[in-house]
Parts: sequence; C-alpha cells; structure tokens
Amino acid sequence: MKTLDLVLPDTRYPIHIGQGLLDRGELIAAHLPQNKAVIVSNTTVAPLYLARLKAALGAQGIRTLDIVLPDGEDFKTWETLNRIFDVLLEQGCERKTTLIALGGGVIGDMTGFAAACYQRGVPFIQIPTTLLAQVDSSVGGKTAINHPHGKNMIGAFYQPRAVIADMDLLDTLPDRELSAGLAEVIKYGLLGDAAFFAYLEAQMPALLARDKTVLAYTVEHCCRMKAEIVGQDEKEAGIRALLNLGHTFGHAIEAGLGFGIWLHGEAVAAGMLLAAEASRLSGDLSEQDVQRIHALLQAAKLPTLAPNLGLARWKSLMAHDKKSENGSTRFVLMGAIGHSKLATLSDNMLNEILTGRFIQQ
Ligand SMILES: NC(=O)c1ccc[n+]([C@@H]2O[C@H](COP(=O)([O-])OP(=O)(O)OC[C@H]3O[C@@H](n4cnc5c(N)ncnc54)[C@H](O)[C@@H]3O)[C@@H](O)[C@H]2O)c1
Ligand SMILES: O=C(O)C(=O)C[C@@H](O)[C@H](O)[C@H](O)COP(=O)(O)O
Ligand SMILES: [Zn+2]
Repeated sequence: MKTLDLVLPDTRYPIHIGQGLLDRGELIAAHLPQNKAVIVSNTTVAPLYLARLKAALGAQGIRTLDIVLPDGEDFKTWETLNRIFDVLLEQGCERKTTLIALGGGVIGDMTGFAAACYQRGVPFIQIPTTLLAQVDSSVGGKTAINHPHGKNMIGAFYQPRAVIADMDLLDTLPDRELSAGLAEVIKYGLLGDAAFFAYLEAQMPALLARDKTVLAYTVEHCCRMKAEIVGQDEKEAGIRALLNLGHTFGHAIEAGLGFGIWLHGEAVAAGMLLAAEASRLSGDLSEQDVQRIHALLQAAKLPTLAPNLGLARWKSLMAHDKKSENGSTRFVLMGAIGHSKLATLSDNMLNEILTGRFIQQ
C-alpha cells in the first residue's frame, strides 16, 4: 500500500492506494470518532462490495447502517440527497456518526455534500470504486449535486477524513467506465505534466488491459498531482481552476443532453479537445499537439466529437460555469501539452470552435 497525504492549512488526510484495502477495516476505524458509521452506496456497487465492507468494519467493533441509492448521474439530485437525510434522522445519527461513500463520483459527491450539511457537518470517508473517483473525485473535497440548469451547481467544499482506493475494485468496472476515468487521467498530463502525458501514450494498451502495476502508478500519480494543487488552493481561488480543463465544454454537454446520457469523463474528453482547438486558434498550441491529444483520447476509446448543441444553447449552458466572472466565461487553455492557463475567448472564436471540426456535423 502507498499512502499520500493531502495537507491543508487546518487539516490533513491520507490517501491510501493499494490492493485488498476494502477488507482492512482498521484503515477506516482509525478515523471514526464513534463506533457507528453509515455506508452510502448504490444499487450496482452495494451487491458487489457492501457486505465485505460491513464485515471489515464489524471486525473492528463498528456498527454500520447502509443507504443504497439508485444508480446514475440523473439521480445526483436534491431528492436523492434528501433520502440520505431522511435515513440519518430516522436512525438517530449524531454529529459523530461518520458517513462512508462506497461508489463512484456520483456517490462520493452526494455523500460528501450530505456530510457537509447534516447537523452542519459530520465526518466522512471516501472509498472510490471507479477509476475516475480514484484519480479525481474522491480527493480534494468538492462535493455537490446537479441542478437542471447546470452541473454541480449546489454543493460545498468539504474534505474527507481519509480516501481508500482499492485497485481490486476496478476488476468489475465496465470498459466504458474505465475509459471515462481515463479522460480525467489524460487531463492531468495536459494540464501540468508533459512527461506523464507521454507515459500515457506509451501505456494506454496496458491501462485498457487493466494492468494493476500501471493502474496503481497512474492512480498514485494523479492523486499526487491533485493533492499538490488542492494543498495550494483548496477553494479554487487560483491554480485549482486548472483541474477544470475541458469541463466548461464538458459540463455543457452533460447538462445539454440531459444528465447521464454522456458520462462525465466522455464529456470531459470531448471538452478537452475543444479546449485544445481553442488553444490552437489562440495561437498557443501547435496542430501537432492537437493531433497528439486527439490520438490519445481515441486510443483510450473516448469520444472526440462533441454533440452539436447549437450555438445559443452552448453559450447559455456555459454561462452558468462556476469560473465565470462578471458575466464572462473563463476557459482552461493550453500553451503546450503540460502547460495550462485560464483565458477568455472572443465570441467569434467561440463560434468557430463550436461549429468546427470537433463538433458532430
Ligand atoms: N468532486 C470532484 O472533484 C469530482 C471530480 C470528477 C468527477 N466528479 C463527479 O463524479 C461523477 C462521475 O463519477 P464516476 O465516473 O465514478 O461515475 P459513477 O459514480 O456514476 O459510476 C459509474 C458507474 O459505474 C458503477 N460502478 C462504480 N464502481 C463500480 C465497480 N467497482 N464495479 C462495477 N460498477 C461500478 C456505478 O454504479 C455507475 O453505474 C460526476 O458526477 C462528476 O461530476 C467529481
Ligand atoms: O477538483 C477539482 O477542482 C476539479 O475541477 C475536478 C473536476 O474533474 C470535477 O469534475 C469537478 O467537479 C468540476 O468542477 P466544478 O467546480 O465545476 O464542479
Ligand atoms: Zn471532472
């Protein structure tokens, strides 16, 4: 097992990465202020892993309740969140009762938000079960639900007490979900690490074949990068916005098509290519680099053409982006692979990108 530490001004927490960690109840028990915890999962993950987690915690003398939510991005809503609060109240859960998220990013984001709100804040722990959640969503404390008008619009920054990423849980992940996770993996190379991008170019077949050594290195590298960025800028006053590469376009795709039609990682993949095109048209990124990005996304079996939402709809959806300031939408662009920055785009340039070669005709 490898352990990284995410260090913030007033807290720090471990990110454990390894195999067989789901059965190691002591990794969780060490962070519980009370011998009671509530596991939040969904109808897909619970049948696979809930019993093992309960047994591991039981062996540490911890009583657990579980909440099994419906599966899907379209359930990342106020109504589903309220189901968590209903159970917490009905079961007399207290301020020291810990919430444990067992699932992908949807469960992690909702459980974290529930933990931030319930009795104004209870402890929570992330057990990410998708590649996407292991490399990104379980780390850094962004928690949220969606609103029909926009993605993750209602939420809080609220850090977990620990993150436990068990590589073995990825064995059951469908191929499409593995690829969605690879989109966020590729994002790390693009936003800040050209050598890692080159590593991914070389190792994509091994990643798709779920080679555990390559996967573990990849999860560790991404978590290290994210911990470093979040450690400098917990609430996205500056550098953390770079983790949003591809997301201004991507979130518009998710909300525009209806949540759950495209997976988050798929939308981010198409969005990163639109950001690459914007960077090229701004005179920063070379055509050769755009082609490398296109090739790596294709190798990861990700979409490279965004849906045609129509110019007006694209723009109204992107106007809700959380990086907008004084009504102007800001994008993460690239100066080169491994170098990113925030910038605005002129209306003419946006029109060109949103009707251009990386949009479905
Ligand atoms: N908080 C953040 O910083 C952050 C970062 C990135 C993404 N996100 C959010 O994360 C969400 C996407 O997360 P995701 O890609 O994990 O999607 P997800 O949570 O919907 O999980 C994907 C699918 O895989 C299933 N699944 C999960 N683990 C499994 C396993 N081990 N075996 C078999 N099936 C499994 C799930 O039930 C689901 O059907 C989005 O809502 C996105 O906005 C948040
Ligand atoms: O942790 C961050 O910061 C990120 O931006 C990670 C993203 O991958 C993630 O999808 C995030 O939820 C998007 O940012 P948001 O603030 O628009 O929700
Ligand atoms: Zn994301």
